[in-house]
Amino acid sequence: MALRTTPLAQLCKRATLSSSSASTLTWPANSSSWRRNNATVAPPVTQDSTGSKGPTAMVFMNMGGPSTTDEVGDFLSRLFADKDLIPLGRLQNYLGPLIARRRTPKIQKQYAEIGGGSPIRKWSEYQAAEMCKILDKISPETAPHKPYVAFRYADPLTEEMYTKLIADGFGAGKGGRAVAFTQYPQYSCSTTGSSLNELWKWRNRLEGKRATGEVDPEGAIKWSVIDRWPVHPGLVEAFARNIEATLATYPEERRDKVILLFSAHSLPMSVVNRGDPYPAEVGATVHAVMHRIGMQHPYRLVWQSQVGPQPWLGAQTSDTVENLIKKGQTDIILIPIAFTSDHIETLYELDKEIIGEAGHEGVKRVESLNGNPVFIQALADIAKAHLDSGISCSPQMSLRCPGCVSERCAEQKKFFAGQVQHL
Ligand SMILES: C=CC1=C(C)c2cc3[nH]c(cc4nc(cc5[nH]c(cc1n2)c(C)c5CCC(=O)O)C(CCC(=O)O)=C4C)c(C)c3C=C
Ligand code: FES
Ligand SMILES: [Fe+2]
Repeated sequence: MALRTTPLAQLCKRATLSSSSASTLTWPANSSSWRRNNATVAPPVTQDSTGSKGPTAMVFMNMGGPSTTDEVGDFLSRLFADKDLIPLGRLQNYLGPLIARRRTPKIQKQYAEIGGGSPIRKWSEYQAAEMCKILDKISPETAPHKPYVAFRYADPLTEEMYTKLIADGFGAGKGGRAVAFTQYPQYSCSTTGSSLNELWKWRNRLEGKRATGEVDPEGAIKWSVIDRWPVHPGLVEAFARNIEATLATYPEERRDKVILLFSAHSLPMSVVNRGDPYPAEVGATVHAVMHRIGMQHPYRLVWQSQVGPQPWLGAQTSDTVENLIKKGQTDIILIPIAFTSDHIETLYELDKEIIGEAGHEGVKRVESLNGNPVFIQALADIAKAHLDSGISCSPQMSLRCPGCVSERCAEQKKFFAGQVQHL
């Protein structure tokens, strides 16, 4: 890959062009990165002789799931070893594997009942590849776009993705650009935060000088991050159309009285009280979707899938459905609002446990976004806007949770958000 650093004059021109929205670009003291208002701008880009700054690696980050029941044990061991998701203190190395082993048979049975594994790999690879095809057309200046998937707890793991990136000619002395695109629309430190901590770790291991963690800035991959997109109009449109399609399946005389239950994976109250942004961002998605469909139905945001004995954010989805049915309300639509493809929580918990046990034909679930073309176009639009903006991550990324005591978070944010000062 022939890479040439963009001359400063050209960068300044780019800065002038993109400052039409009255934002100001400054060259911060002690910094090697541009800032527009509070957002850190990506490091200088490179251009080949055709004028394209590509190739650009588009890395879809998500938690992943076991593709077969044999993979459930490894999936759970990695999940219970993750201190950003389930902090077990000094006993993590002992308790993590123990809990994972005990839980494996129960979770294997659940995956067996939904067809033998999680479809998340299939959907993630499809969504990333389709999005890149659209991006090649709408963003020729950063083409070609190469799709990658990096899962936190299942194959392909972040390490595997990074090794592939390097084998494909990015990084390791050659530089190149990569975008870490979280597939969680709403940011939580236990989901996107954990994936970014893992990406930062492997970046240092595979591109850094192992002993010091220092990375050669000239030869390393230039990363930027799409860290959240809770109210993107394309995402909202995709959810809204799915809700409208499900509403249309009710007889007209019952339709107006259908209750909409938006359901998101819950968080332990300890995470909520630490100041995690996820509950507010999920609420923002729900409000935007309701606004789009004209606020025509009563609705609630409820929370599912709590694990373990500590207090979790409620009301719980299962209790809410049960209570509504007891009161005679049997027309209910469940809308998974915090995940973009099918997984055990939709196919097993919602479909089999909650809807199956409700035993009423009026209790339904909207389809997950999966291969929905409106959704895939939204992914491409989000990526295009990010590539055009030149920012390395959102301003929100620079701010830690009020109760955060994790050095990993501090270092990771410092790396991805550059020199933003208000940490
Ligand atoms: C936005 C989505 C999710 C958040 C937030 C989240 C937080 C979170 N999860 C756990 C513990 C477990 N989660 C498990 C599975 C699982 N979690 C999500 C999504 C979010 N989790 C999904 C989509 C899945 C299923 C993956 C698939 O099938 O494709 C599991 C494993 C299953 C089980 O043992 O029940 C655990 C455990 C915590 C503690 C947490 C917040 C801190
Ligand atoms: S836990 Fe949120 S920033 Fe560290
Ligand atoms: Fe979870």
